[in-house]
Amino acid sequence: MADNSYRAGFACFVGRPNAGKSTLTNAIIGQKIAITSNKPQTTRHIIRAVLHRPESQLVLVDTPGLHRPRTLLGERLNDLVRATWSEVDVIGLCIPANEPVGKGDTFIAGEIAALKATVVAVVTKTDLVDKETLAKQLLAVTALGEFADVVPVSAVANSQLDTLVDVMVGHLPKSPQLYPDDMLTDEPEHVLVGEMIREAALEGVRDELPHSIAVLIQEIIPEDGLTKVYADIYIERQSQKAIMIGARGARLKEVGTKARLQIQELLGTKVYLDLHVRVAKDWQRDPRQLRRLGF
Ligand SMILES: Nc1nc2c(ncn2[C@@H]2O[C@H](COP(=O)(O)OP(=O)(O)OP(=O)(O)O)[C@@H](O)[C@H]2O)c(=O)[nH]1
Repeated sequence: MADNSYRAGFACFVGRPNAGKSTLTNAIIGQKIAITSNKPQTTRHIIRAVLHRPESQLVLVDTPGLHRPRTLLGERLNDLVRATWSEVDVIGLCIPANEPVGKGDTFIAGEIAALKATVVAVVTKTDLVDKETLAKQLLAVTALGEFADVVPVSAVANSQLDTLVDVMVGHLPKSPQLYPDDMLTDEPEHVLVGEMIREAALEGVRDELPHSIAVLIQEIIPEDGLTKVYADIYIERQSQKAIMIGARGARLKEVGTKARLQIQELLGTKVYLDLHVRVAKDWQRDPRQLRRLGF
């Protein structure tokens, strides 16, 4: 009977930076929840999304990429990634179709092989390669480890996403429903709003700046049809402030407009956004500052 076949559990996508994990998560959920960017290492918060189907519930957890830690923040991120990996039922190891399998992939495949989770290899960005290249990549990926399945997908072309979900659900344990039907994510609103501001603030800045940006939401005040959001953008050095704000505040204004539109979409109300840029000297190396900024 239906009750006996119900499956539910946790899954996450792992892979080297830029492998397409966040984009894939977004595409599967069909709504902008995890934050994507073409700069590596921008996913900082674990964000769960719950995918409801009549016979199953797949809880997706979004993790940052594992990387060589250079700062305290880097170390904390890696701990966070490993803690998540050890708690999930299914892991999707993402490897882009358009880049050769490399040391980074081998390292991650080795790390997850020891876990209890079932590992599914996901070859991402298949829209970027021809059939022959894809076939070769599927072989290379298969040789990388013991995978329960290997699934090629394209988040951008919306190809094979249902197949991937079916495969992942198939590896979930039999379990009663874990979350109520109407729940999409258990992430507090302010984290999602903060990430949207961070994403807007990252756009178009020099390569070394992304790591130096953090967003702290001071307050979210819902009023009749309007939500007031007060937030601070933190950077590490005084010299970065000018870049962030731009000539006569033009850049910050752009960031605010972009973020506001996104937040309006998320919250479904009009949004008033109050943004300030502040300097928290070397916050990535300071445990006290890291805690304050939510790491
Ligand atoms: N053409 C194409 N590009 C994609 C696809 N999926 C992701 N990308 C692009 O690849 C880049 C990285 O994607 P993300 O989803 O941010 O990658 P990530 O693995 O979450 O990256 P980190 O947060 O750095 O770990 C972005 O520029 C995406 O637009 C895809 O299916 N097709």
